[in-house]
Amino acid sequence: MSQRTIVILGAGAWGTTLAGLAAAKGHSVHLWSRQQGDLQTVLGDADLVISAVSMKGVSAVVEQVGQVAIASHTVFVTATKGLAATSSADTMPLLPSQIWQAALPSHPIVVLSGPNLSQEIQQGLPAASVVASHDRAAAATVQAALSSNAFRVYTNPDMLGVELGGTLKNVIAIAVGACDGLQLGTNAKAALVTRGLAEIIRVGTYWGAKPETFYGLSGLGDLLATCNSALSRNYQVGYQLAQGKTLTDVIAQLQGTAEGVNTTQVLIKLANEQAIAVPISHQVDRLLKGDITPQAAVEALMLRDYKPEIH
Ligand SMILES: NC(=O)C1=CN([C@@H]2O[C@H](COP(=O)(O)OP(=O)(O)OC[C@H]3O[C@@H](n4cnc5c(N)ncnc54)[C@H](OP(=O)(O)O)[C@@H]3O)[C@@H](O)[C@H]2O)C=CC1
Ligand SMILES: O=C(CO)COP(=O)(O)O
Repeated sequence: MSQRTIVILGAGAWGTTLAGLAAAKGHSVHLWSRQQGDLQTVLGDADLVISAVSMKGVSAVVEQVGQVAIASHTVFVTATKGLAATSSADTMPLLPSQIWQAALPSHPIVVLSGPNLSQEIQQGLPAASVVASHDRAAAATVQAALSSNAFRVYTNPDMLGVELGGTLKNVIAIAVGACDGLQLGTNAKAALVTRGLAEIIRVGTYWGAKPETFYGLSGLGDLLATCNSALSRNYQVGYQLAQGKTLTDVIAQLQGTAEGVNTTQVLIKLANEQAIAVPISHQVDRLLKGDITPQAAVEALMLRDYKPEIH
């Protein structure tokens, strides 16, 4: 594999980790953050640009990148797991890849998503991930560039499903964190993860994603990782709310971003507008808003109308 010039946008936990993976493969790596570095200088000769910016910074960074002269062959990769609300009820929320594609219509956009807790990868532990794009050649280029003996990268043509899996699981991870914080046991956790996956698939297929994608690494895989690890910031939000802390205090003390807090808001707006059943996400929303205690959220889920497991 030829060595590439790779620019990572965002020097947070994930950007720094991806920079390490890319550097270990011998690529020429530039890690850019808002605090330092001139975008024009770093982007000029980039083969790959990987954005690991959190959702709240995506539009601002995309706008800056859009003002810079970029080589025509540059492939953009988005690793953000978030949703941006839109103002109209007729429009779906925007995914990070859609924001990148709108600003850079002539460049291939690739989504990177999977069960990738950054601290484990930084320790050199093995992990797998998925790259997805409408441009299969671009996805294959990113796969080859990032794959190593510590990081196995698969391709998937379902870009929407791969991006949504990594995003929607954060809401369920908050619910599961609360379940563990309340010490509700393994049966309850298994029920939440399984019914959470059903909820993710319901939303994802409404959006147009393929259901089978959600059983892959970027769906079930990432759901299992985040719901089973105290390293997950989203899990931590739920866990600490269940310990009686306020959301403000939890976020203030959290190391890094918990995208699920914003994603829950955007998802609930969509679910209400489009009448998509997301009972777990609804309880997470009420919990985050302080409208319900974790114990009352559990009771509300247990006492719902009787349902068949599969429709
Ligand atoms: N950590 C992980 O294990 C993984 C995280 N992700 C996803 O990657 C994204 C980043 O996560 P992570 O690195 O952990 O988060 P951190 O909180 O560690 O870092 C946040 C990143 O977002 C950037 N950022 C924040 N606000 C703005 C803004 N207003 N304008 C521009 N840039 C901004 C920061 O940029 P700057 O460097 O300039 O300060 C920083 O790079 C999230 O969407 C997350 O879900 C995906 C896979 C794994
Ligand atoms: O997405 C992640 C792991 O794949 C990181 O999870 P958290 O954002 O909850 O820490």
